[in-house]
Amino acid sequence: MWTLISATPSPYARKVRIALAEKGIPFTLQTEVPWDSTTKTKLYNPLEKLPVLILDDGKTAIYESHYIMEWLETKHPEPALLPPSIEIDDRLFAKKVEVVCDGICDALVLAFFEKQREPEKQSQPWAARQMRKADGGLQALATWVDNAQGANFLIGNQLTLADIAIGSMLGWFTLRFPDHLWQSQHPALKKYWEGLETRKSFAETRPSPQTLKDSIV
Ligand SMILES: N[C@@H](CCC(=O)N[C@@H](CS(=O)(=O)O)C(=O)NCC(=O)O)C(=O)O
Repeated sequence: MWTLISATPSPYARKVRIALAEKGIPFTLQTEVPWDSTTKTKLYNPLEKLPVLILDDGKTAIYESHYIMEWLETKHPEPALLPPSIEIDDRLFAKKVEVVCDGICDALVLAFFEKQREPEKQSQPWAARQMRKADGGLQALATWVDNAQGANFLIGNQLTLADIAIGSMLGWFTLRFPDHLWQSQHPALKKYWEGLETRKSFAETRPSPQTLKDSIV
């Protein structure tokens, strides 16, 4: 059986967990804290990041969430998360949505760890720059969701990679930055996300905080 190295808050890993659930692929969930010295990520991923999908041989590792999602869609096309029935430009748009969602997460991870530094070592301009990217990304997503006019799914009125990426990012955003006002700033995006969270594969993969044992910045 496959193993997925994951972390309880990870938006990147949640994309993969949702995809595996939607495709009905059984797997063992190996939950780790990738920032702690105890993590096994470096045994499988030279970039020392999770998620990592480890195949049946216990050695072959697929890593980098957007690549894992592409690999899964290629190897296990049914049920499709980029259905061929959706025209190619919309399937490419779904990947662009994933780029924006991953980019928001990347910026917020940098902002989160900037805040872990001793106050005198924190760079406010750097943290502000990351939050500006997150806000810009959120605005793009909000515009796309507004254009979908209340649909349950962003593209083709069916679940796609785009919905999985947005839902995974917003779930983590809300966990890690609970005071951010995105839900009042973007009510349609909030309503769309709440709808996604009722889906079984989302409800079963809700993020939760983790405690970092080692100091890393
Ligand atoms: N681009 C990567 C980012 C993955 C990533 O940053 N994972 C974090 C954990 S989490 O933020 O998703 O919870 C990690 O392993 N960080 C460890 C490290 O960066 O050394 C992906 O999409 O898979």
